[in-house]
Amino acid sequence: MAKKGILLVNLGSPRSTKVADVKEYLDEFLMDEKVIDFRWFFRALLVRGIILNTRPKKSAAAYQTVWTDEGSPLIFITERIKKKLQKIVDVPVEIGMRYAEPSIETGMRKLTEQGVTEIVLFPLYPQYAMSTTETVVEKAEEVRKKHFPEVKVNYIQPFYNREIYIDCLAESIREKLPENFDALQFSYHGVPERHIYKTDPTKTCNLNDCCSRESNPSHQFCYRHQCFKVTEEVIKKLNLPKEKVMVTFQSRLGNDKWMEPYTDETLESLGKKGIKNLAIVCPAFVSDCLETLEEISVEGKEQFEHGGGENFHYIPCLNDEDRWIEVVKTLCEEKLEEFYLV
Ligand SMILES: C=CC1=C(C)c2cc3[nH]c(cc4nc(cc5[nH]c(cc1n2)c(C)c5CCC(=O)O)C(CCC(=O)O)=C4C)c(C)c3C=C
Ligand SMILES: [Fe+2]
Ligand SMILES: [Fe+2]
Repeated sequence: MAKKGILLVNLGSPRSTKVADVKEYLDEFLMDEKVIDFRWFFRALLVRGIILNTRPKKSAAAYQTVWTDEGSPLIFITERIKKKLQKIVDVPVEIGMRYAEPSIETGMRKLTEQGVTEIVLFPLYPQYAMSTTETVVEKAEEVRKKHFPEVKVNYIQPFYNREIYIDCLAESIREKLPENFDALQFSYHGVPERHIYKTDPTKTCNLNDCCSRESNPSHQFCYRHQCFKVTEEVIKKLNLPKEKVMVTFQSRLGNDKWMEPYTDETLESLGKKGIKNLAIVCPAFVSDCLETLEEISVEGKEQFEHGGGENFHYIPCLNDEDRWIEVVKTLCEEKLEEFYLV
């Protein structure tokens, strides 16, 4: 009888905040062709010849501001999700990171050491992107074929449009929204526009109105559409007027054109438009991390205040909230069931 298990996969963090460790992590991350999608030579030229000369020092300083006694928030929060999930499911649960440790290989090994032969792998990203879901699946398949060829892996799909997830996110936001806010900003991690065109199998998305249209075959792989969809469904649940809501994209890197509008520029501009009390949420991340705790909560707050804003209220990610753990359980159990059907 096959034994089943769950592998929760997140992005990963450097092993410490030392510049050398951050450099090693950024090298693995940015040399991934799904993240910087240039041919090897040009990617190496950009990453190793330019970015890694300056970025690690800056990133290490940023990581130092969010690091705790438990280490990287992204890792220890993923650990907490695992521990809580393990209490309510009757199959082994492990974690694996796309970059650095504990790796996907480490997670799969831990599961196989417990006799697991069928793994439900959960990329912890609500929306599909080449630089997230796709690279996780590709890496996991590479690891499986090389080290665990006898193991079957069933992948959980992006869940941006699942009602259980939308309900959960909406409830979480509702609880944390301050009483008086002039606007609620949804800030999603950005991607270069080129990534969206590249992964559109229909070649119809023009990164414009088609992303917000109700039905279009390109939506399955359109990160931009999926961000809009989450926002739209959540504000419906919260009964918020559209005029009070904004969608922006954060964390751009390099000189490419990334999806707009940019979070930082928007934050700088809000005060002048009379938005003095701002609530902001980051639904591309299920766990708080450098990009939310530093880029938004610290830098973003400064940008908002610099532009004349007064009260900046960051709404944390779902992290290890019980209602979110229930959603993780349901999504995993659906995929576990599929093993019985084949
Ligand atoms: C070309 C570069 C990048 C793309 C494309 C990209 C997409 C992308 N990333 C996340 C989630 C996270 N990114 C995080 C950090 C981070 N991201 C990039 C670059 C790209 N991301 C860099 C260089 C870094 C490192 C930090 C820095 O120097 O700014 C993190 C946080 C990790 C942590 O340890 O806390 C997350 C999470 C998504 C969801 C995404 C595409 C949708
Ligand atoms: Fe990123
Ligand atoms: Fe689109």
